[in-house]
Amino acid sequence: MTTTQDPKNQTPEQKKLRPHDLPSYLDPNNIGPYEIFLEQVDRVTPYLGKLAYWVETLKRPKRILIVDVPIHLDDGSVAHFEGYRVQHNTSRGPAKGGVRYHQDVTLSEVMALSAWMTIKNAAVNLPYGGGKGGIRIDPRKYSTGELERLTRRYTSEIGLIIGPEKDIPAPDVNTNPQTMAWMMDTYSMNVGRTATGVVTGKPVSLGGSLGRSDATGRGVFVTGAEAMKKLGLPLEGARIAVQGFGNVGNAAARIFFDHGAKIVAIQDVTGTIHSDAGINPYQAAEHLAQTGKITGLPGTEELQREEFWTVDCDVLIPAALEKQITEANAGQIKAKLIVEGANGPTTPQADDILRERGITLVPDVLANAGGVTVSYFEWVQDFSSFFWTEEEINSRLDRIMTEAFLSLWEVKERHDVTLRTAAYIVACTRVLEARALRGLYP
Ligand SMILES: NC(=O)C1=CN([C@@H]2O[C@H](COP(=O)(O)OP(=O)(O)OC[C@H]3O[C@@H](n4cnc5c(N)ncnc54)[C@H](OP(=O)(O)O)[C@@H]3O)[C@@H](O)[C@H]2O)C=CC1
Ligand SMILES: O=C(O)CCC(=O)C(=O)O
Repeated sequence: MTTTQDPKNQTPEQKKLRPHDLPSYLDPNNIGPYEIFLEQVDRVTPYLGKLAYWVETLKRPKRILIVDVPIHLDDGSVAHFEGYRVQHNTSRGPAKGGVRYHQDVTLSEVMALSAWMTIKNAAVNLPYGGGKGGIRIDPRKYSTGELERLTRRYTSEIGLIIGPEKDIPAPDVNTNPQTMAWMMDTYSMNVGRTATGVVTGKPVSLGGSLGRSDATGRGVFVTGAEAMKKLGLPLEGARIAVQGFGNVGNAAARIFFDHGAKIVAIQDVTGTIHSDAGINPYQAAEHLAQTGKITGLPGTEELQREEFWTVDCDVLIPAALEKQITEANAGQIKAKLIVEGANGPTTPQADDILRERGITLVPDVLANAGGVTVSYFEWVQDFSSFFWTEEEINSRLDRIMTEAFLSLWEVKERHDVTLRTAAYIVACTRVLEARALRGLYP
């Protein structure tokens, strides 16, 4: 148990204490990605005024479900996988956030990802709390049939806590519109009605939204381009390096390229390619689809993995996984601007180095919020059964992302903090105001 009191009334002894006792289910010697989130909350607490009284509520997820997901493999044997759904906070609305399939998924990672969703949804003022799910599996090793059985069993197991008004999953790493179609179908069969609004990121023919597939990359572009204006960096000819060439990295690279920027490096799991003359991301995607790897694209040279961070570029877009920009490489980055397509790619220590070096960073909770913003549009469209044109979706998305960027930039300037701390100030204030108004009793 932990108790909180107004920080102003704390004794010097109390102030010295670590402000959060860890939940017992996390190993204090190896907390994992959730530690990054806890540190980010500690950094914002001094800016929360009286609302700091409620800050412990951000440090503890509201609800955690760990499920066993057994499936029949194609060879007739049975395999068991570990699945999670974490609802970090629901003070401002239903939980919302993606589902990740990856061999390195852990409870700590899903807790961190769900917490970042709370901050992201509040930072762009969507009427949601934060949630996230994951299954510890390397999906590349399993057939489509096995992945369908896995998804359906997982959906049934977490069916206890998801629903269009409770918690709405969506795609994340290694999940896609087909995964969402299976989730929607399984949930619908279990509740006895077609419930399109239970997940977003569905195929357009099943209640999905136009514009969702490129929305995260588009938001990375919109916020990145706004930051470039602030820094006086011209878009035309700007040199961009992208880590991760999946849903987010690919779309961001294409949209920057379409606006005259030059993609000088791309890295994915299979390797790193570089070209001073510029890489055509459409050709890179075609090459990846044909050969299964990014390397070997004509006109590019292959770099060692770590060399990616030292590439001469104006804008760096990490769009893969957490903890990529660390103390080890933050000092070598040449970019003037980093736009976080991925969730949690930069450690707090690397944040400090980048700030000292004068490198501007558009944080994940703002930069990659385009995806959940169009997910919100999809959910609204499903509820009203009235679907918008792609132009309407893109123009509403651009407006929300631009306004969020400009208002957070103003907070950053006013408090002389990083854009990440500015986003946390605004988001935590919104979440804790809701918490304080609702009180503790149901
Ligand atoms: N999809 C969405 O709408 C949103 C996603 N995000 C975040 O964006 C990030 C990427 O997600 P998304 O694009 O959907 O996922 P995808 O599965 O579509 O793509 C992930 C990409 O990252 C690459 N990758 C994985 N590990 C590494 C690594 N260690 N080094 C270099 N590249 C790596 C993968 O390479 P390979 O293909 O070779 O495995 C792939 O290109 C995640 O952090 C996710 O949480 C954030 C907001 C919304
Ligand atoms: O579209 C959504 O609901 C969530 C996407 C997501 O998982 C994220 O923003 O990290």
